[in-house]
Amino acid sequence: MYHPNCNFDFVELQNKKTRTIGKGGFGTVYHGYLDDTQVAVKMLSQSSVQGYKQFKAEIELLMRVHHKNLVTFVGYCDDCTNMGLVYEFMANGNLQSHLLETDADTLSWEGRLRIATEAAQEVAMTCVSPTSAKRPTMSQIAVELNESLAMEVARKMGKDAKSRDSMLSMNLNVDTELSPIPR
Ligand SMILES: Nc1ncnc2c1ncn2[C@@H]1O[C@H](COP(=O)(O)OP(=O)(O)OP(=O)(O)O)[C@@H](O)[C@H]1O
Repeated sequence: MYHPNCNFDFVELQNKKTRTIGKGGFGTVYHGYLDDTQVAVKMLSQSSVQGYKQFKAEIELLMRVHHKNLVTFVGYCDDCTNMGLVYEFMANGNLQSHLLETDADTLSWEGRLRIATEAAQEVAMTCVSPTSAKRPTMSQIAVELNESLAMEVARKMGKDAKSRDSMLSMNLNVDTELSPIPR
């Protein structure tokens, strides 16, 4: 059954086999399935560093902002008992573990260099800080991506501010109105 504040069947998600895949600012992150698609589910814990306000802010932002460097937001649940954010599952794990990995087969030096170069142009390096409080919130990431894109577009195109803005909204794909995520 769908709760008015859940845009997917949260109970069904929990009924399927889940396992813990990590822990972050919101709380524990679980692996799950939604219509046979693998997802990562971040459950908001009572002791969360990032509280309910940040939870709501992340939902509102990720429903509007889409970017190749932001993990795809699949859905959420906010029925007072279950508060969870659902994302596309990243099967290759997180960047920090790849960068720290000593096994040469995991990530080539060419790959590391490419990632480092791309990260230097954007906000990614701050996201791999080992301390949660030092990592940016999704809102801060969206602002930084916007600024990076502005600089990149300005550098490449040398256009006036108006055309930069229109290109940015295309690149970041920011909807002007909140829209529900299709089931
Ligand atoms: N979409 C995902 N796919 C696969 N694993 C994920 C996904 N999201 C999170 N994880 C795993 O869960 C861990 C914790 O993720 P989470 O996003 O809550 O923490 P974080 O990245 O440290 O962010 P925060 O700044 O909110 O603490 C990650 O390091 C990663 O191992």
